[in-house]
Amino acid sequence: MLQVQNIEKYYGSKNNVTKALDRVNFDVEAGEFLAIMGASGSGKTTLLNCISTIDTVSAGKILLDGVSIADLGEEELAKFRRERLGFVFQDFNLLDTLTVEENIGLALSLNHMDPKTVQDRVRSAAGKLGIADILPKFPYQISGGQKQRTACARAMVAGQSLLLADEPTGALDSKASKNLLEIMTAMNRDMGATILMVTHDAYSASYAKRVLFLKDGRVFNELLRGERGRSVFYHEILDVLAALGGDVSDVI
Ligand SMILES: Nc1ncnc2c1ncn2[C@@H]1O[C@H](COP(=O)(O)OP(=O)(O)OP(=O)(O)O)[C@@H](O)[C@H]1O
Repeated sequence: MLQVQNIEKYYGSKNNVTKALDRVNFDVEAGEFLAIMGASGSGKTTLLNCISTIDTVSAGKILLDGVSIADLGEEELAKFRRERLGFVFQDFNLLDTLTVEENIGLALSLNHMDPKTVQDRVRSAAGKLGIADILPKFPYQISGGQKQRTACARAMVAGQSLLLADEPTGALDSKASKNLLEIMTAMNRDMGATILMVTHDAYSASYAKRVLFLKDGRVFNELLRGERGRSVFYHEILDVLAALGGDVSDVI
């Protein structure tokens, strides 16, 4: 579904170049739940920005469903983002002036889908995530957990191919983090969502089926969970992080 082929990203100009990504290669299959980990400055956000088409690569290629992102024009890109990518970010980015229903259906409405179909799709996604009863409310009238579910419903309502999560638990306490990670696990397991999550948190990463570790812009290691339980996987992740070196406070 997603192919990241030998991408490089440089910032700055001639005398002051930062190599943020250095020949990064990996594929994401449909139905995967992949976490990308690394210490601060390892290139995680840069990688996510390149995949989400917010930034462009300096070299290499990114293909989503066989389409090379770099070949799309501005308008095509905006449409591509709305139709193929779902986003769950740290603060969930819900619009305060729209109801939960309007927030979830926003991308569909922007794509001029007919209102009845939008309504059906939104209700179906909300039903799956257990928030059907709060659709008329505004974000300031709902709980943190309901905001999480609203953001997740928005990320899948258009049948998006890939759900991108950027430090989704970064601003949450441990109970809310666990909740969100369980929702994401259910979306992956029961609803077939393909998820790519960037995190510096080993606990969050342990919910994924596979973890890629970035160091200085390169893929340093990869762990597959296989049939192992989450807590075993969590300890394996910690071991790789220890081998990666760096300040532990950066990565846990
Ligand atoms: N706009 C920019 N201009 C110049 N250098 C940048 C820019 N954005 C990122 N960098 C550099 O690229 C490298 C990778 O940064 P990136 O933000 O991708 O790391 P990260 O792993 O997401 O870190 P964090 O966990 O702290 O968010 C760093 O050395 C950073 O200083």
